[in-house]
Amino acid sequence: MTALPHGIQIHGEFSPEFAEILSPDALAFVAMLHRKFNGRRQELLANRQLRQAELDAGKRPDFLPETQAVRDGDWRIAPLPADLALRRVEITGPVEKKMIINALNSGADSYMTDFEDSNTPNWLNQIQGQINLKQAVRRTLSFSNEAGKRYQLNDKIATLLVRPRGWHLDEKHVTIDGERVSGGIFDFALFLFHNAREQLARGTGPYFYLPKMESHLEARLWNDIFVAAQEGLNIPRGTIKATVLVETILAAFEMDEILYELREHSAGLNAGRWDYIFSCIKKFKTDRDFCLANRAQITMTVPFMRAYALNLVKTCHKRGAPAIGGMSALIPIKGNPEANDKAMAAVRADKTRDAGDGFDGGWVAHPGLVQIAMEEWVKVLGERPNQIDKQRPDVHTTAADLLNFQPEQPITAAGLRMNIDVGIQYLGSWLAGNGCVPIHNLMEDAATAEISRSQVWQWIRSPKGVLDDGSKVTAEMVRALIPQVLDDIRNEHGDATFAKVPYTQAATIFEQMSTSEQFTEFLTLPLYEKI
Ligand SMILES: CC(=O)SCCNC(=O)CCNC(=O)[C@H](O)C(C)(C)COP(=O)(O)OP(=O)(O)OC[C@H]1O[C@@H](n2cnc3c(N)ncnc32)[C@H](O)[C@@H]1OP(=O)(O)O
Ligand SMILES: O=CC(=O)O
Ligand SMILES: [Mg+2]
Repeated sequence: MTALPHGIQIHGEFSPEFAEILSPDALAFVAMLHRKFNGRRQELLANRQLRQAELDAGKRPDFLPETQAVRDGDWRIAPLPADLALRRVEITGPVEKKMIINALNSGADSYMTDFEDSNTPNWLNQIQGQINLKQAVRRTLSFSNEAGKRYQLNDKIATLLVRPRGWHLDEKHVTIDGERVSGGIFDFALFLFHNAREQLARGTGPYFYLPKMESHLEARLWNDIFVAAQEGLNIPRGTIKATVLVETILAAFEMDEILYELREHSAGLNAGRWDYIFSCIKKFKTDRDFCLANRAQITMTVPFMRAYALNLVKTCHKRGAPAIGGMSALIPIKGNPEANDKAMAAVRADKTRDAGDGFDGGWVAHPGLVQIAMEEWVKVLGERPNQIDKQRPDVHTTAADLLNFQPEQPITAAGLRMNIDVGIQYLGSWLAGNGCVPIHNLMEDAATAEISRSQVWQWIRSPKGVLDDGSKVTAEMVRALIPQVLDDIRNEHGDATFAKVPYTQAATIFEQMSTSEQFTEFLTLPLYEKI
């Protein structure tokens, strides 16, 4: 085995194939970024706790007085490369071989490949994902399934964007000077190291999506990492482009500031609706006045979600930046044409609304949705690549609009049971290595599952956590439902699958997470220690 650079240790499989990704030079590059920036990451994570303590004490977020000049200033992000000007439909999905090929061939303009919400970050998935992407960039990625069906890339493929993990996650299989490396720095640095030059030679570039940030200072950290990484690889400053997911309530108060921090490297903002809802629950979970209705009622048209989406379009377009819409969780339904038609009509309505509001494109979860979404953007854009020139002077979003958390009702027994069911099924699947699954005909990933499990925690504690039949949601009620839900899951999937997927372990973790006094910051944090 080749000697590792000083201070670096690998605590996972290190096959010859893996060693190509984890080469001494690539690891030295990761280590350079880690040593320079991990201290700041830790400070920013500590800052999240301080802000949470302020919210717990009753403080409400507002637009920051100290950045008023940024909001009032007349500035725009740097010009976009041509292949980021056209993003009508973006498909997303985990970094798995077949999915990557299907997504790149799907007819979508762009494809966000995902080390984050839709991916279990086990060592195999992370490193095999990097191998797959390296081959995809070089157009050599191919695959044959068990039936002999061959998968390979078409001549025309979607523009690739990569989503590394968020600031809260570590990569425990690599330590540097005895410290776990940041998952986000690890994913970003390995991808950039192996692919940036090749992408530039092929007329595209290293493009990223940045998840779950809570402040413009977190965006500043990414920007500083980009500058150091470009210097380290001797590629021009501004080559990297990144779209930030506005998917926390605190980031919604700092959208201008986030674009400003990243203005040399920005490719706009995305309305990451699922984590956004989760963030609202997490940030206000102890507020006795806060309590959201059943998950299914929290749609993009409820007041606080509408305010967030419209303000995102307005902010982006003022700064010459693309505004990308989020994802409907509906996916094609097999074997039930009527239900499928309904689901497809709802996806279409979601895209019609976003395109009409001014979004320049939107996400889809499945190749079967690309055409529907594309039709809705083409109706609005015609031959134009985007509608960044569409300003929204009519939108005036206040802090009160962003914090207008309605509806509070209904909360029902079926809604509670569904949250428990989704929570257990998703945790089981995640532990088994699959971070994105269809559950009851909806796409479920880490963000959607976070809503389910945090609602259960909050309904138990909130005085408003009362079912429409008048009964208070309690820990005992949840504990009593869990074995019933496990039975439902066994009946739905059959004994063989039930024996293979760790649903029982998931149920124990779910019970612990939803009934313990302490709120688990992210469900992936304790789960990661178990894989
Ligand atoms: C909140 C957020 O962060 S949203 C972003 C993260 N979430 C995502 O990216 C969702 C990704 N989507 C998925 O993983 C999948 O669509 C699932 C798990 C929801 C459903 O997948 P499946 O059960 O395999 O769906 P289905 O059987 O209908 O798939 C049909 C074909 O489409 C492919 N496919 C489905 N979704 C995708 C996708 N997102 N990208 C590429 N290919 C896909 C399947 O691999 C399958 O290919 P095949 O016919 O060659 O075998
Ligand atoms: O990442 C997207 C989201 O909705 O969460
Ligand atoms: Mg998300």
